Amino acid sequence: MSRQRATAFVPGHVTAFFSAHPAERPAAAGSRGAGVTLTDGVTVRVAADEAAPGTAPAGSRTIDGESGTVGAVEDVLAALGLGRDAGDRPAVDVAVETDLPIGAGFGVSGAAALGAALAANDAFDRGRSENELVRIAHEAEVGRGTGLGDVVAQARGGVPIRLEPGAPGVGELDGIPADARVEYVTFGELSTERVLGGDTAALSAAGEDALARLRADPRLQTLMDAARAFAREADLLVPEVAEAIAAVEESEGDSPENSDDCGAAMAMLGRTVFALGTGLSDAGYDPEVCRVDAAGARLVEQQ
Ligand SMILES: Nc1ncnc2c1ncn2[C@@H]1O[C@H](COP(=O)(O)OP(=O)(O)OP(=O)(O)O)[C@@H](O)[C@H]1O
Ligand SMILES: CC(C)(CO)[C@@H](O)C(=O)[O-]
Repeated sequence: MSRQRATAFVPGHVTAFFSAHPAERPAAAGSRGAGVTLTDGVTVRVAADEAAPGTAPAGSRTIDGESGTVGAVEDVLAALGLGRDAGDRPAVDVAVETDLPIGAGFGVSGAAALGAALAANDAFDRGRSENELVRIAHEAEVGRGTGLGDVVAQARGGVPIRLEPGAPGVGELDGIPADARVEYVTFGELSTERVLGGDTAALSAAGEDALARLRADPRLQTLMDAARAFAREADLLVPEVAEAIAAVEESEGDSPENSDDCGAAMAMLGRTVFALGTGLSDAGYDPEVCRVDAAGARLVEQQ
């Protein structure tokens, strides 16, 4: 029975380092790398549009209550036979809600795509499995050039390590078995499409080095050390983030008793700094605070 209404929550995902692996087939394209999924994330509500069939617009789209959409969400709906141009299908309303900034390295577009896939499948009884829905969202995200590895990481939750690029059945994931407090401060956007559309050779070499280091020692401290080295070597570090990383390093030197702190690093790809522990607040910043998400993307009760 189709209930015509469903809600999904998808954690934010901060990439610590990555290498880019384009491919002809979107399911095979993706990234290797590692990052942290967050209890701060994206809620996607999908419902049948109650307006009379044939009246425009066929289905509303909002982001935090304002009119707007994410390209990958439209491609997900089309892949599920719920696209705006499918005249005989129910028109679908999609509401994306998030406290995370868009375009600042939290994988909001991937989360919106995956949330739309999970919620639309449930609301309109599409009968797809989890792997199929993750693949559809991954293909949409890769196709739009707004991300490579966020969707598979967000589906898993925790601290994902992307060993092989691609959607389920192609890619391969592992993870660091750890929980942590996460702090972050955002200074602005960095265009994912522009970085991925440029020359990624140096960036990917740095990402492969970082991954080898983390595989040899899968601990949070190594994740953060490798992330700092990656941002420098890949030449992606922006001044505000470099300053914050240095400030956290300095304040950790002042209070070595906070031994759980792993310092700060840059969120790829955004003008965002994140820390595991209390590093940013100890350094005098006023960060947002959340934790590592334990569960990954999921359907949730309507509210
Ligand atoms: N207010 C907005 N600001 C930025 N992008 C927006 C906004 N509203 C909708 N979008 C769409 O959302 C998508 C943002 O994708 P982008 O990959 O830049 O961000 P992200 O997924 O949040 O971050 P990242 O990939 O850096 O982790 C784009 O498709 C863009 O067109
Ligand atoms: C390319 C990327 C850094 C954009 O957020 C992310 O999708 C990733 O790690 O593959």
